[in-house]
Amino acid sequence: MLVYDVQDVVKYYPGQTKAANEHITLQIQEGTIFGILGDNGAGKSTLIRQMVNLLQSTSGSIKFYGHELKNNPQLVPQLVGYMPQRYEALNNLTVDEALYFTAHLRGMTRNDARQERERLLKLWQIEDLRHKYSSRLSGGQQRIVRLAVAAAGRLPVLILDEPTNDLDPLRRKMVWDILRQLNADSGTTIIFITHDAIEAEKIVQRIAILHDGRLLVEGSLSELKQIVGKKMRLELTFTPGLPPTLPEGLMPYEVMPGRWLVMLDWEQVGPVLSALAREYCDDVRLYTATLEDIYLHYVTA
Ligand SMILES: Nc1ncnc2c1ncn2[C@@H]1O[C@H](COP(=O)(O)OP(=O)(O)OP(=O)(O)O)[C@@H](O)[C@H]1O
Repeated sequence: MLVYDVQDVVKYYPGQTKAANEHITLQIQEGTIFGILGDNGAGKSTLIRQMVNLLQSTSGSIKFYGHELKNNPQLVPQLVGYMPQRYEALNNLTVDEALYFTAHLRGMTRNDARQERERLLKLWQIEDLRHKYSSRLSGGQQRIVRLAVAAAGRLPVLILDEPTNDLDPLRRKMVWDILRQLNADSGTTIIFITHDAIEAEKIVQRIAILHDGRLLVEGSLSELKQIVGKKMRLELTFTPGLPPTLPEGLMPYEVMPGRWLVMLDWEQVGPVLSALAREYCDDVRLYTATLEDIYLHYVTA
């Protein structure tokens, strides 16, 4: 079943002559983990806000479970747990209250809502924060609480605007693990925005890449990898200051001092490795193309 059917959507903010996004057409099937990638200002949050009916599109249509969203404003609150970038509404509630009231308002009985609160506190590892006001939490703690609130009441769709921003590596892993599990156990449709292509790759099933308000490509991870071809990603760590010795025509990209990245066709791998000055080469890693490579391929093309 289709959860979202977005057709030719355009958004101009009032007074703006440039569209924040234009001619966006995409479909999201039920049970999918769908990642929206794009650089700053690409139009990701605008699109998400249109999809949760917080912004009216200038033109185009968004159908949600087959119903025109703008004519059925009750659907999103009933079916979508949405986590915006910022959310001041929780500031005057303790974590306990935020979880309990959200679950209760989403239709759980008082008793079920209490159990849901306990389950979420444990699952998201925030039991020690339960009596604190959201406004008194660190940025990362607030994000975890907002994620738990979005998931309260077990709605069938989760829409998350940058779920792992501000989080340390352990908590980022926890978030992706919980989301993957939620999708596997309950078939929850999960739609999220991220800048982090490397992490998104661990969980995402389908991807849309936005740039400058336009949808550059949409597809499954394997479809997009095929478009980048059978390219291999070679990462080299060299003594800083010494660029790697590569056959002519290859342009390595210095990711950070001493760390180089070069995309190769399969047949080039052998000659390139043989030509390397081994005495200056501290590390060599060879991968198939990653989601980050796909992203860079589209956004820098
Ligand atoms: N309220 C607004 N009024 C006018 N222009 C806006 C408004 N909100 C966003 N924009 C513009 O619309 C474009 C898309 O913004 P949007 O926030 O959707 O991008 P984004 O991809 O989510 O960016 P980021 O990754 O930086 O959060 C940008 O050019 C932005 O300046």
